[in-house]
Amino acid sequence: MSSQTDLLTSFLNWSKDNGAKINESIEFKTSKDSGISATIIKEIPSDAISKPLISVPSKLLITNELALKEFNVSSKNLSSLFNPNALIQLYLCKLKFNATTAKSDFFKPYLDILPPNVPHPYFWNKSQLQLLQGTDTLIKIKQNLQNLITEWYELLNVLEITPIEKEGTAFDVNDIDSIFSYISENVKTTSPKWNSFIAYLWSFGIFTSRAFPEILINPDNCSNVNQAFLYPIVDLLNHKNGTSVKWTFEDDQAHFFTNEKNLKKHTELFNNYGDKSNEELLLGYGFVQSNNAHDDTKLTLKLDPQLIESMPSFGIVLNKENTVGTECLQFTLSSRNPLPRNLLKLFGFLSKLKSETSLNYRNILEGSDELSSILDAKIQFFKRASKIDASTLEPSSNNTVVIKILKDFFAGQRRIYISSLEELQKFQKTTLKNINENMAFSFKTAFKNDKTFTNSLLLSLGITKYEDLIAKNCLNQALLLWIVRVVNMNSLKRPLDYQIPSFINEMFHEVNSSIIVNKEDVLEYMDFYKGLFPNLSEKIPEVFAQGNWGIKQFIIADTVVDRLVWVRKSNNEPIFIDKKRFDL
Ligand SMILES: C[S@@+](CC[C@H](N)C(=O)[O-])C[C@H]1O[C@@H](n2cnc3c(N)ncnc32)[C@H](O)[C@@H]1O
Repeated sequence: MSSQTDLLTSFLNWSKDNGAKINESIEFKTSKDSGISATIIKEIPSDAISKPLISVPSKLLITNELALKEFNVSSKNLSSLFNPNALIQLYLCKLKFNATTAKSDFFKPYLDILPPNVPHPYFWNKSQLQLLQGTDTLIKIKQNLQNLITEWYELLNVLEITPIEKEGTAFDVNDIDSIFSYISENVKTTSPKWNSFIAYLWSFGIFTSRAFPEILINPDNCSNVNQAFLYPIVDLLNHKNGTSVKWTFEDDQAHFFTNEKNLKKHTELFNNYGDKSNEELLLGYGFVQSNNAHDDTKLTLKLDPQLIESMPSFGIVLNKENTVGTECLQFTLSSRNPLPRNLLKLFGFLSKLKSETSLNYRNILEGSDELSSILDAKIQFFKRASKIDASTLEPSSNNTVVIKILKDFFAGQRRIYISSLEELQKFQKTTLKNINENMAFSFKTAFKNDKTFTNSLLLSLGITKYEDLIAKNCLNQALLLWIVRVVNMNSLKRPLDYQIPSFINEMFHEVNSSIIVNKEDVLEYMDFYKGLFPNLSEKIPEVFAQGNWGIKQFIIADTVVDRLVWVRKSNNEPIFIDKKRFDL
């Protein structure tokens, strides 16, 4: 059997014999661990980069035109297929695994250097996939595989090709676990049948990881922007973010240029596969980049479709990318945009009370706390996920590679969620800072300034300091007592000597004028009320016998708390916020 190096040499000789040109300073080599790569063996001067480094004549390209010819079909016959590359993928299977096609012999040197095992997660075993449990990425892997099986059956059906018998009857797209088991059991077959799903899955992996857009070589007649072709030699270049490259087609040759000026000796010559997130790299190419500047994560939320429909009237304008089916909304978070405004608006909307007709400071801030819990849970999830216990994996030669990929992937996801959370905390801080004094009032301020009231809490609730309110779970009761005191302010013998914004009183009266208190409401508050009154009015009359301290006052005060108070999650501080509209 020929070694990988021999196969690579034969391939390069075949390419050159057929008119390909490769700059002499580029050397391709193969290594057991990282496959084929290109190295600069002699510095390429900056003025030389105006010329192509690699030129490949069109007869070396594997295009859809060849596939149409081989299967003797026209594009029209295939219009029912969603993937424009289905036919060319099957063609590659036939070229590689069935030596009878017209071009199998011609392309053999190229076919021989294509990696027999593609690294995509579709080929991972169950224990490796299990490590992605709980991520949207695993859901996507399963969906993509189901779509691919459906596409493969449809294609064979159109072409009247019988799939190999076992697969013709064995696949139930809904039984995805059995399909994964089948793949990992059969993937080791060195030469699968060309009309097997294993061959098609391999070809799909080859296309997603090394094909180029056909529009590059066929701008006038390319019927679909996603139509792809295989570009031997240039597809041996690995990817590096930010590499400046250019691909052109002229004089029947596909040319590869680089704009990189520092092509120093012993450095690698890279291509650029595009600004891809780690999930895109993983699903399309089977690798990820640590500290990937283009990484992102998707936050998916399942919601009532009716709720989704009503969002535009609250200024939440969703685009196509945000909507996944009728029940889910999805937001892309990245280090460049860690906190999309629409996401903040959505959480404000979800925290909106029925009585609130717009997004205001209270619901936005309350929503931001909800969002912060979700982001925090994601951070913890990816922290746990990255602690991979290698002993849970079935023995496999690629376990080390898979573990490294997943650790980098999870670290990237976690980093984005951390930057989203930090941005959210900044947002809360600046929002609070921007709310002027007439619009917000902290209950802590009242606690500090209203000594008569604070002292009364010792007798009423056993509270000696502010922290006890939280520790003894009495915060809400203290808030209700204080609101009723504020409403009774005019009946006090000694007026309160600190400023209280008028919107608290106004809200109390607004609720009072519209509330209907029934027997059930009264019963609900009875235990709380009887626990305090008339005892308090008798013991501390200077506070609790001034004005109206009837049970209805507390029922109203509780609604005031709902409508005005935001309890800041980070320190349990209740802040009264006026019902002003918040235009984000
Ligand atoms: C277009 S091919 C490049 C040539 C490939 N190294 C080979 O052996 O044929 C794309 C594949 O190369 C590997 N690859 C490319 N860039 C990489 C990178 N930056 N890190 C890790 N693997 C990479 C991945 O396996 C990917 O699926």
